[in-house]
Amino acid sequence: MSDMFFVGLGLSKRFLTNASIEALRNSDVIYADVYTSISCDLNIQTLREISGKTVFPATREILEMKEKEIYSQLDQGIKIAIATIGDPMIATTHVSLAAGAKRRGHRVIVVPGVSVHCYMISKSMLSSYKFGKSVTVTFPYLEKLDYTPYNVIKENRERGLHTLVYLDLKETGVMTADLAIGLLRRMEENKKEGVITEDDIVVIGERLGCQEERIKALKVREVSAEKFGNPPHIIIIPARNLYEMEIEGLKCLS
Ligand SMILES: C[S@@+](CC[C@H](N)C(=O)[O-])C[C@H]1O[C@@H](n2cnc3c(N)ncnc32)[C@H](O)[C@@H]1O
Repeated sequence: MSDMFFVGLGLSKRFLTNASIEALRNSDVIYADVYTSISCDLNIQTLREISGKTVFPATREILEMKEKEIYSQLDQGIKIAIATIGDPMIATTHVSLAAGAKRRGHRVIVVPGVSVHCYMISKSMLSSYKFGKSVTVTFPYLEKLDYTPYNVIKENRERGLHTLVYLDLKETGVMTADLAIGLLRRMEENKKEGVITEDDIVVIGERLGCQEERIKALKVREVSAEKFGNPPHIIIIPARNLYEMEIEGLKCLS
C-alpha cells in the first residue's frame, strides 16, 4: 500500500500552507497539474525548490494517459502527489484518479488549498449563503457560443442567487474578463431574456493572491472601457436582490 496525495498549493507562494509543503516533502514523485489553473509565482521550479523531489509537469492528457503508470508506481510503494494550484478538488477533475487509487487499496490523502472559489467570495464581501451553481465561460468552438453560462446565471437569478464564473483556460489561450462579458452580452443579444443587462453589476477579480491583485465592482456597460491586467481573471454576477450590507460591501471594493 502506498500514499496518493492531492495537494492544494493555494493561489500563490504566500498561500502555500505548511500542510501542503509537508505532503509534497512526504511524496517521492510529484505531478504538477498545469492545466486546471495558473499562478503568478507557483510553477514547476518552485515546486522542485520547495520539495526537493522529482516534479513532472502534467497536462490533462498526460494524467489520463499515465493513470496506469501512476497506479503501478503506487503498487511499487512509491508515494505520489498531484499538486494543483488552488484547491485540488474544487473546479478540477482529479476524483477518478483518487477513486482508482483507493480501489487498488492505496491511501488517498487530500490536502486542501486556498481556492480561488473561496478567495473571490471572501474578497467580494457578498453573502456566501447566496451563491448558486458555478459555471465556466468557454471559448466559442467553430464560432458557436456555448450558452451554459447564460442559462446557469438565469437559473441562479431566478432563485435570487449569485453566480461565480470561471473563465476558460486552454493551452492556446486564457480567457479574460472583458472577453467573457462580451460573450455573455452576445448571448443576451441572441436570447433577449434579460439575464445580462447593461446596468447589471459584475465583480471582477484579477490575479488574486498576487501582489498586484485587483477586485472591482462595475456595471456591464463600463467593462469595455476598463483596462484589465494579465489573467487569470474571475467574475461574479451578483443577484439583483442584494442585501443592504452586500451593497455596502461592494462599495468597499476599489
Ligand atoms: C478551473 S478553475 C480551477 C480552480 C482551482 N482548482 C482552485 O481551487 O483555485 C481555474 C479558473 O479559475 C480562475 N482563477 C484561478 N486562479 C485565479 C486567480 N489567482 N485570480 C483570478 N482568477 C483565477 C480563472 O478563471 C481560471 O481559469
